[in-house]
Amino acid sequence: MSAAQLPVISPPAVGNWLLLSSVLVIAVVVVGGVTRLTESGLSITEWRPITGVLPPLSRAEWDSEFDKYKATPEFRLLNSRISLEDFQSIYYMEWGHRILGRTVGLAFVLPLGYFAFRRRLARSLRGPLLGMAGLLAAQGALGWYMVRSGLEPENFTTEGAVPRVSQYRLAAHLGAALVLYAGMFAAALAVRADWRFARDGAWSRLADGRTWEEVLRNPLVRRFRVHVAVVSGLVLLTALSGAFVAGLDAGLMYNEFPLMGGRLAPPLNELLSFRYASASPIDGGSGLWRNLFENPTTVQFDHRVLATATYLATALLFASSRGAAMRAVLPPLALRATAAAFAMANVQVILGISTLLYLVPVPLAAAHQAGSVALLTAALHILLALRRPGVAALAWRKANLARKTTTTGDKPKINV
Ligand code: HEM
Repeated sequence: MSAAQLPVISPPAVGNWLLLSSVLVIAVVVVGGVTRLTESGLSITEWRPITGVLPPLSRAEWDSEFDKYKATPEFRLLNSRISLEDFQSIYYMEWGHRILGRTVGLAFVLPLGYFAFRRRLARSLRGPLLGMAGLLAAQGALGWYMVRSGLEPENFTTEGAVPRVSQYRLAAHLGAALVLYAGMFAAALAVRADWRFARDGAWSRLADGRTWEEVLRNPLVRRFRVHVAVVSGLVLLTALSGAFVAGLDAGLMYNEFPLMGGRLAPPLNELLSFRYASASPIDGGSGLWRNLFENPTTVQFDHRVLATATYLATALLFASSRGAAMRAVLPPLALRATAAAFAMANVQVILGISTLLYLVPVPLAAAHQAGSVALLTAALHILLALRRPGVAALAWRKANLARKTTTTGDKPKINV
């Protein structure tokens, strides 16, 4: 088969672009976390996707922005003594988050157009990449939808109301960022692995003569892969439940571990205390299920339970990978990635507990949030170490083997 008839295989440049994009998403997530933790997120009261690129440049513009802020519930209920200088510092924090968001958008979409134009995108990538571009655009709108919930005065009319955004919208915003990150990271690793495989048959650092088919057909490996998928899902779920803890400031209560109020679990009437109360003003529902998302005690308890389940599932995964039978069948890359995931689970739990015990200091809470991304990365890395090569990579490898000599230097020729 001539090279022109072979399916398009994406070159490493595509993998590098995706990896860079995923790193930028982590940067926005971390800056977004610090924005929330420093209570800066409600300082910009409008969403202007184009003109918002510039911060206020003159004293008159700053005064005008400050006046708009003075009309918000946050100013009235919490920050009525804030000076213009302090307002400027929270404004710049939120502005930086929004600018970084736009940077990720451009850094993703412009190369996407270029690679599509140059026909460098493997068929299997096209749909997911379009989806990611859509999610990026939606993420900006979702961010504003979230901020709006913290600006509307009617949400904060009850006695003792705390001006903050809807925890549902915060969780959706963080969840979308994590899904976007996971997609970019997984696609980057897949592109790079496919290229290596097409070039010289290298797969998950396997060096003992077995093929990827032999490894992936093994029932032990199949079961292990299901286990990794469960761990990845649990990490995501725990992270989402963490967003509810953060959104409700539920980390500022029960600052002890492993007990809550001197017991392993708070009493049932506390966990289910929202049975009769009326719906909360922002996105509030009614019924027992509300406790899961709106009752700070229950939300913190859920996060503990999910975190414990995630930790145990990762520990079990690690233990099973150390058994002689597993060590014999798993590729070296998967073994190393599993050890890294377990190490990260330990770090993440320590960070979570410290965040709680020290009453959510900004550096610890930000590190805990970033840790959830690191743990997700480690889990995805195991899954990718057990991924079958893509269709294009298989076709290129087959053609390369048939022709014996289809490499130019150390690269397969692409689309020539
Ligand atoms: C697998 C383990 C864990 C994962 C993946 C995880 C993930 C997360 C995430 C993503 C957040 C949201 C951060 C934000 O939006 O700013 C969060 C918040 C939080 N987590 Fe965890 N967590 C884990 C374990 C724990 C543990 C064991 C504790 C302690 C009991 C804990 C305590 C907290 C607290 C107090 C917050 C709120 C911090 C804030 O207000 O910013 N976490 N967690």
